[in-house]
Amino acid sequence: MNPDIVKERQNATFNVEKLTNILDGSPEKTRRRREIESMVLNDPDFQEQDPNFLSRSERYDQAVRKSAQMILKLREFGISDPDEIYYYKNCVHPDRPEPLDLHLGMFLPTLLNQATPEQMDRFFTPAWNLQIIGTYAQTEMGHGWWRCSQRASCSATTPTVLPALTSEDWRPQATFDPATQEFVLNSPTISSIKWWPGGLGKTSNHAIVLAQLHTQGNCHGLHAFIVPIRDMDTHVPLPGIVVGDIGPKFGFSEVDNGFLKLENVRIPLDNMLMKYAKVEPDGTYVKPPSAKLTYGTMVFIRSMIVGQSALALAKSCTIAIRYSAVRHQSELKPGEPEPQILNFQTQQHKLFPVLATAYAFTFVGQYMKQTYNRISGDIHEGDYSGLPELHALSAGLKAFTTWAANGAIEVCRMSCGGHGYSRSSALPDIYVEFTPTCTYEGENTVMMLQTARYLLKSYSQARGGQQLQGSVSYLSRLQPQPVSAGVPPLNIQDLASLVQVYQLRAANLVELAATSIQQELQLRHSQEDAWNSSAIDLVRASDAGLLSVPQALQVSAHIKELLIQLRPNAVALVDAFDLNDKKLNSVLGRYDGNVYEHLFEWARHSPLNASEVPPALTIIVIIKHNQLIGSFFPRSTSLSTST
Ligand SMILES: CCCCCCCC/C=C\CCCCCCCCCCC/C=C/C(=O)SCCNC(=O)CCNC(=O)[C@H](O)C(C)(C)COP(=O)(O)OP(=O)(O)OC[C@H]1O[C@@H](n2cnc3c(N)ncnc32)[C@H](O)[C@@H]1OP(=O)(O)O
Ligand SMILES: Cc1cc2nc3c(=O)[nH]c(=O)nc-3n(C[C@H](O)[C@H](O)[C@H](O)COP(=O)(O)OP(=O)(O)OC[C@H]3O[C@@H](n4cnc5c(N)ncnc54)[C@H](O)[C@@H]3O)c2cc1C
Repeated sequence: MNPDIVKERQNATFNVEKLTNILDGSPEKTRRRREIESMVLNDPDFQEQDPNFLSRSERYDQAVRKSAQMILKLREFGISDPDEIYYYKNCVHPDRPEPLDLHLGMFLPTLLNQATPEQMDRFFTPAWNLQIIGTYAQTEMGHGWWRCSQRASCSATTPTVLPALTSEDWRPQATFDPATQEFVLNSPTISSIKWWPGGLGKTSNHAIVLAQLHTQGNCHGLHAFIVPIRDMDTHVPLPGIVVGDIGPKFGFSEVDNGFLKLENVRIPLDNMLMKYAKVEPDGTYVKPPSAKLTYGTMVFIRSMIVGQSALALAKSCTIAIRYSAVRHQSELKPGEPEPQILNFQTQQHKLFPVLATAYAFTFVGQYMKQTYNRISGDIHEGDYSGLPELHALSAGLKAFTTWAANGAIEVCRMSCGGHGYSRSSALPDIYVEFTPTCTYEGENTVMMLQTARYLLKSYSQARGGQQLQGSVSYLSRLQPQPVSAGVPPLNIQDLASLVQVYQLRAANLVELAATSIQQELQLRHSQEDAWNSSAIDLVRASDAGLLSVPQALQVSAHIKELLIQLRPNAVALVDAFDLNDKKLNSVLGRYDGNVYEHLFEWARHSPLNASEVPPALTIIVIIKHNQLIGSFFPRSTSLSTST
């Protein structure tokens, strides 16, 4: 054990285990989590080669092998609780998305939420047993999101064929053929090819495909269809299915994100997910109680991503803070030993806010999950009243927490200096695997605009005298104040006072956006144009804060005090996240703090070190021998064979 890190733990002023229990929810939950982790981390079937030294194809193969083992073991140990599956999976594939994520995270949940009992028997049971492997295909090459309701080409009352449609109007279509009781699916343009779905490229044999439903000559917008894409015995693509991998990406190396072109693919009537919307055998369309129920799985994953932001931050600051406790640099005072870099105020100012945010997001993630479970329970009972708030909250928190975490991971990486740039630190991997959360499941700006839409509606209800409930109740209680009204009193030591100032600021920003829309409406006479011209106000928190200059200075001084208070407990606070070394997989973030010897050991495994003179370098040796430096290069090939 590194002596610095031992001293850090001795100096801590609280019981780390108790805090871990609070983070987990209870001592029993901590015990069970550790039990699940040790099942995986001590299981030789999950031994792996360091993916940093593998090619993409090797990484994919290794991940598929581990995922298949995972499914067998989940079955063997009878683990079926979604939280427990999630823990298990995160230990099998720490920090790395894997080929079955879409099957577990979106295919199964979409069936649970949108399939009829008959469809559950036909699809969920085999999918649970991994005979069916599924993915979720919404995004297309040309469009990441849908707005059918306002388009001439697709409304409940408009005929399908309209003149003067551009190619962008053509999206994947599912047209009902009553003669055969089948839907015919087509991707009519290049831009309508499904693009990005995880596990689609090579792994899946089924896809939930989101396509425009056409029946009896009318288009009814986006609906979900279960489409078999590969033969269940041979895994070869079925007729009419053009499918493959989209190629290397920034990260997600283990995942076969794929493309899918549908060419007159026929599926039976009862392959449309019909828990809510229905098509009768004669082609009659039965509307769902809410068209937005089709988007339910996205709300589920958005809610889950809030907790993932917390986990990514917890990992990043554990690595950076432990490393900062064992790394020494410079001299604070001439002649004195080099201090731990964690003693530099600037280092604390980089890392302690990340640590605080990791804690805050952990609790926000738990709140989001509880809210999701409560409201989706109501929805299952037929009460849809909570859906708008759930949508607004999950979209806004997904965007806010992922943006914040994305930036903070990079702060942690840079705070580790050069070693943060090495893949051995794990920080580059955490970043590349996390950063697409800002894009997928709804691009963050688009999600912020969805939340703003809900806030503006709530604002106008509050101005109309309604008493609002839930997360927007502050809009009923607070009267937005113009900046000229002066600054509100603030006690920065008092949480209630801080919350009040935040609420007032939020109310002011909503009012600002509403005013902008009103002004733009007078200029542009179109609601949509006015909305777009106010989008910056809608999305971005204004630079005008609510604090006076003396208050801002007070905050700054208080932050410095807090840094000093936190310093003795910094390592203990990251220890409380209880991230097992194997799960963290970071040379810099090791629990024992023995960084340098393991950094050296790790580097020696680099494939470039497999031989003292790599084969490619023999050409240099040959060139030197023949004293050909500066001569015509292509001839070197024939020279090399002659030597
Ligand atoms: C035994 C149990 C077994 C279960 C197994 C579970 C086990 C789980 C365990 C382990 C899990 C394993 C790990 C999982 C890891 C998962 C990793 C996931 C990787 C993720 C990969 C990525 C996937 C994807 O990206 S999928 C594609 C996602 N795409 C999007 O998100 C597109 C975003 N676009 C949209 O949402 C929409 O197009 C839009 C909202 C932007 C616009 O839609 P539109 O209809 O045009 O809306 P608009 O006119 O603006 O608004 C109309 C009204 O509708 C309201 N509204 C919009 N959306 C929603 C919604 N989602 N819900 C409710 N209401 C909505 C909107 O506010 C408007 O309301 P208003 O009243 O009219 O104002
Ligand atoms: C790693 C990864 C995995 C994925 N997995 C899946 C999957 O399994 N299944 C699946 O279906 N999809 C998947 N996706 C696709 C993902 O859901 C989309 O990329 C995402 O929804 C964003 O859509 P887009 O790419 O079309 O971005 P665009 O919408 O084209 O965004 C580009 C820019 O335009 C801006 N913009 C767009 N619309 C508006 C607007 N209305 N107002 C203001 N600004 C706007 C955005 O803010 C952004 O800056 C995945 C993507 C990635 C990166």
